[in-house]
Amino acid sequence: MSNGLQLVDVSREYVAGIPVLSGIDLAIEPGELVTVVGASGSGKSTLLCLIAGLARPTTGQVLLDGQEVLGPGPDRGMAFQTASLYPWRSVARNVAFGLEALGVPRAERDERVRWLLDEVGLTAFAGTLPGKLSGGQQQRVSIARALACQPRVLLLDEPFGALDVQTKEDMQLFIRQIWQDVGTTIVMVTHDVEEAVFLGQRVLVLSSDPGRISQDIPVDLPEPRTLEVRRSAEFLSLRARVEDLVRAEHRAHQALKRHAGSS
Ligand SMILES: Nc1ncnc2c1ncn2[C@@H]1O[C@H](COP(=O)(O)OP(=O)(O)OP(=O)(O)O)[C@@H](O)[C@H]1O
Repeated sequence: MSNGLQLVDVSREYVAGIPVLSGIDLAIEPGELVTVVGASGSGKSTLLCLIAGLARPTTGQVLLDGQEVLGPGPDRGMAFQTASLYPWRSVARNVAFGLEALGVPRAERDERVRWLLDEVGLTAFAGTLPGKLSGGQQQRVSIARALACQPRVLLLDEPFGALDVQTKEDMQLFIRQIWQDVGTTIVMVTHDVEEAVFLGQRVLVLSSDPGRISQDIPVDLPEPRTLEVRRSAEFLSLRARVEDLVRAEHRAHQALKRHAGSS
């Protein structure tokens, strides 16, 4: 039985006969940090939903540690662009939500919430309601909540898309720190190629119509990833390469749409 995440010849249709994703074969080792980029509509969120078990593949299989994914489960945590916190629950009780649902004893729950709030730098806000937090702080709570049940995989769908540039940069460093401390596998979708190359150990580029993995690019940049790494010639060249690939996929997609519209 192989460990990690595997997608075997996965396709997904929302409308019969029109695949959004097709022929996806992917293996992610435990503890890897993989980022996913691609043109809008290429199926990035659909890919995450299939791994999360929020949608089932039309054909093929998603496997986690050799077990087929048949629905959502505590072994996969997810955070989205909008933090989607429970506004009536304090920060600590938002983080505790999944643990309560699993019936984790109070003492263990409190201990884990304490550790997570410390990890995300929000100990002082444990009793605060989410509405009183900044966007970046809300995202930290959302990620802490997703990590509370100690998932084997953390799925992030454009988690920093709505944040200002400076907060986004802080959050990128934060994700790298979390990943090093917790050691979980991370699969993160982003529109931002710079972010994908800075964070990922591998960058997957999706093509469109149907979405396929057109490139699987190892990111061989020095660790730890610091802001200096971001200014290195190596980084800039890799970023340009991935940008060109995404641009080419986007143009091909637009040309296909024009062709379909004119025929
Ligand atoms: N629930 C759904 N029902 C029908 N079609 C859907 C559904 N979810 C997504 N789609 C379609 O599937 C395609 C891929 O959508 P998806 O959101 O996975 O792409 P994406 O790459 O994440 O896009 P974006 O970058 O714009 O967020 C799109 O054409 C979208 O309209």
